[in-house]
Amino acid sequence: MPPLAARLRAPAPVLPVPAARPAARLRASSVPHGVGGGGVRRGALASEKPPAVAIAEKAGEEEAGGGGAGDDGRYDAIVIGSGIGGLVAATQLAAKGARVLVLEKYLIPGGSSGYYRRDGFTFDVGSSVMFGFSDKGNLNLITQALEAVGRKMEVLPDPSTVHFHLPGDLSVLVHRKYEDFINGLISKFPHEKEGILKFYGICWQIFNSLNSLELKSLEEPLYLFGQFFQKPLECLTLAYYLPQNAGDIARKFIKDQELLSFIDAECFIVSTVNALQTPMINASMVLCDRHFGGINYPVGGVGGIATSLADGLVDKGSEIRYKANVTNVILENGKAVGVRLSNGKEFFAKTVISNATRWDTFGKLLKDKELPEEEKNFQNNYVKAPSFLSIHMGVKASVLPPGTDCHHFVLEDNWNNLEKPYGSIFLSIPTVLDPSLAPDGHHILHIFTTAGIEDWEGLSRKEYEEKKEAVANEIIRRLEKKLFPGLQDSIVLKEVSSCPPCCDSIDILKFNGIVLTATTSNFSNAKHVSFHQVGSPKTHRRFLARNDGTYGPMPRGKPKGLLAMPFNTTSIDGLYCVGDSCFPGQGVIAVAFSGIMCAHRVAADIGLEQKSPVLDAGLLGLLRWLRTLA
Ligand SMILES: NC(=O)c1ccc[n+]([C@@H]2O[C@H](COP(=O)([O-])OP(=O)(O)OC[C@H]3O[C@@H](n4cnc5c(N)ncnc54)[C@H](O)[C@@H]3O)[C@@H](O)[C@H]2O)c1
Ligand SMILES: CC(C)=CCC/C(C)=C/C=C/C(C)=C/C=C/C(C)=C/C=C/C=C(C)/C=C/C=C(C)/C=C/C=C(\C)CCC=C(C)C
Repeated sequence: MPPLAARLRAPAPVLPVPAARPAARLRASSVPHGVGGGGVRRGALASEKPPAVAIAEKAGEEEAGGGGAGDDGRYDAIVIGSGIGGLVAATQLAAKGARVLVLEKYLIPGGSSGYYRRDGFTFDVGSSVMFGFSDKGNLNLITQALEAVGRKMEVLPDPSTVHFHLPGDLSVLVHRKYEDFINGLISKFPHEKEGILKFYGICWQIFNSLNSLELKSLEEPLYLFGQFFQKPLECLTLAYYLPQNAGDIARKFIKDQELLSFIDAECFIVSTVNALQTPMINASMVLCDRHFGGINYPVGGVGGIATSLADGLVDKGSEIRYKANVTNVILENGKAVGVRLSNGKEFFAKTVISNATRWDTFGKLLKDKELPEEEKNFQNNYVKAPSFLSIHMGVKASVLPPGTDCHHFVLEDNWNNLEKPYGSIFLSIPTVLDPSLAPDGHHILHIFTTAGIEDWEGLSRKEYEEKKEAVANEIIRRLEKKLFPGLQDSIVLKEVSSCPPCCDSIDILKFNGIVLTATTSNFSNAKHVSFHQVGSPKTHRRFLARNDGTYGPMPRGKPKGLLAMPFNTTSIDGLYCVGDSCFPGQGVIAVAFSGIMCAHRVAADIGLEQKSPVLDAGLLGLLRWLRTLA
């Protein structure tokens, strides 16, 4: 491995703008001064710190950073994809002494937790609501993952998690302090005081049980039995609630339909389904961690988490390569032994970990192999959740009233629209917490709403562009009506341009004083870059390499809690999955847990952790059987 100092750093991913579009840049003269900005020191991203990218082997080939394979030319593990799930698995393994190679299709790490910058704005690609990022307890998995590779990020405590704006003018602010939240909720539903306390009380019971455990692989019997021995009550509590859903438990104590709908909305924002379909353990995790550790935003933006993990991985002697599009998992006598890239290059390892979704892993990377029974079972139980339509904007700070909260969830008139495409609106304004993400006098608005890919297929370029524009305008209009009068008026100029011939979906929307998101338009060779103000499900499919742009798996019907959710091992020897199509599902902290579990199981299998083959066979068989009951 070359000495650290000698490694080249990739350019910071401020994506270049094609020369033909200078007008789209935000001109300094159009930026008012004096509002926002300046108060917080710039964090990992804003300080121009690039991700751990090094040596570009040859122009047009993947870029690499970090160490190398063992003497036999093999790595201990190859990780396909550098989403938070993949990076946590990789860094945990590297911290245990494994030689890991991460192969990422895109230019920077992070997947849906990535970022991009444009003219002084730093945009989070996905959610800005960060669980698991506190300095206490056992569930601060993001903090722990960074610590494992010697990284720590400065965070800004969010005084609230989300402000709900719901039908019937029901407005609920989820304060950081539990008492403030619960008293506020009780004041809206005084007749349900007892039920509210009981439901959220059970959430705490589950959360406290989770928080008392050392979290490692539930597929590793020595650890699991050890935890049962040390914390029998807590483990039994978790085992009891594992097959249950939040909506059923809420209904035991609560009768008020509007309150039950509120609990649906509480679950929907983290699971994209209602409470009856949301596993109780997952609901408890998020409904309590937001008060226990609180929601904390990393200074400089969410993208700093992935870049810090990638840097830490390289420091531990492992390697990450970008623009490395894995097209096949190589099998030898039924065992996964390596991967092949789109450029034909092959890499070999003792184990292969896929951070692509299970649909992509088994449908694309192993396309010649018949779908294993276990995966059929998964696909019978889970479908792809819809994708998102997302809008990133920079706005004049004066558009927001003073004291505006950071995160909002808007469902205007009708509870029945909760789960419908475009029915509800998610809004994050991370500059409320970290003004360094935007030029002085500006805020970032990241708006998103659920949208299915089917709605966006089969359109001509013109129809597609018009549809994106129309849908975005309508969402902005709804937000203007509900929250921010004048939002639409601040958009004084809008232009839509067509894209270079190599791109299939490129719009430039130019707003005067507002603005702009940028995305590479051809990320496999990164030749062209353009503005994308609106990301459709097709955009997410393309740039996040997620089947149909899905947000993650969601239960086909009413699940038995988490019982059917597969862990990390697969029916293919040597192949593991990590990320949101593994236990416990969607969410940055959830995929971080999946990464921790995966690394533990892989470490045991390659001899870096204790293992018992006899107990392994028993437990893995039992878990497989349990999944078939779901
Ligand atoms: N939309 C949001 O609001 C948002 C934002 C941030 C995070 N999240 C959460 O993050 C979760 C996803 O995290 P994750 O870790 O499972 O995955 P991810 O989708 O974030 O990352 C997967 C990574 O794998 C790469 N990849 C996929 N196929 C590849 C291939 N064949 N070759 C090389 N690279 C490949 C992708 O480019 C991507 O970087 C979601 O469930 C979601 O809850 C959501
Ligand atoms: C083995 C067996 C079978 C049994 C035994 C028993 C036991 C011991 C058990 C145990 C268990 C455990 C440990 C578990 C764990 C779990 C966990 C950790 C979980 C977690 C979860 C999490 C989650 C789900 C999360 C999620 C989140 C999310 C999704 C978020 C999102 C966000 C967003 C979207 C934002 C919103 C925004 C606005 C509103 C603006």
